[in-house]
Amino acid sequence: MLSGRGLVKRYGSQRALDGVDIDIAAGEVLAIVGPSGSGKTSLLHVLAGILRAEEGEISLAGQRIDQLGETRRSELRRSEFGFVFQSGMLVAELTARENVALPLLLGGRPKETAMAAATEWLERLGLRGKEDRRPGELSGGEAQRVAIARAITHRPKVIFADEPTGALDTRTGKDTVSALIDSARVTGTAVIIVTHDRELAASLPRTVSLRDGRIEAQPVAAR
Ligand SMILES: Nc1ncnc2c1ncn2[C@@H]1O[C@H](COP(=O)(O)OP(=O)(O)OP(=O)(O)O)[C@@H](O)[C@H]1O
Repeated sequence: MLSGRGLVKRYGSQRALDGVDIDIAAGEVLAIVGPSGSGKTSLLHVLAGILRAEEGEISLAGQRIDQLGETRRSELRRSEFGFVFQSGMLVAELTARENVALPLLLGGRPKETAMAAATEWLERLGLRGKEDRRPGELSGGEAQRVAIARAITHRPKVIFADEPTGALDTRTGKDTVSALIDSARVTGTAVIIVTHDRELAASLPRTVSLRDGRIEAQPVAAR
């Protein structure tokens, strides 16, 4: 469903990605692991169209997306992708509900529909009663669940998660990843999780290991 072929990303003379081939099936959940500087974030950003690769092709559902202009790529990110980052990246001035509704509102949905969908997802993620709190009034784990709700309300094809548990304790991190995977199952969304956490990676159905911008082993059956 999402595939990259021969991806090369350079920063000056540094090759952050050195010819990566990767295929992600619809609804698949996978971890991207590797040492610091191995190219994990670069791969995530290239696949998501945040960064442009110098070489290679990316297709989504059979359509090339690597050659789109910036406007089309940003539309694509908004409609087909969702993002969860280490620190949530919620809008501090907005309530949890408004944060979750934001991608729908940006996508042109009427306010009432967007707010109703946001309320529903917040409830599914165990945040009933906290809809009107601002991010500063939530725990780290709660804020990450708001970020998950925000990433999924528009039913994207893929969620990209970069160290989503990095700022959380082990228990909360596990619960957060479970919440993310359970949510994605509801919508049939694929999830790509970049993580340093080997235990977390081992708990996922598939792991892709990067080293020096190349894929080491793929796929590795973990269960
Ligand atoms: N904006 C940039 N400018 C120059 N070099 C960069 C930039 N971003 C990344 N790099 C380099 O590209 C390589 C891959 O970086 P990347 O962030 O993709 O690795 P990573 O595996 O995600 O690392 P970490 O686990 O430390 O976050 C590294 O050598 C890094 O120094």
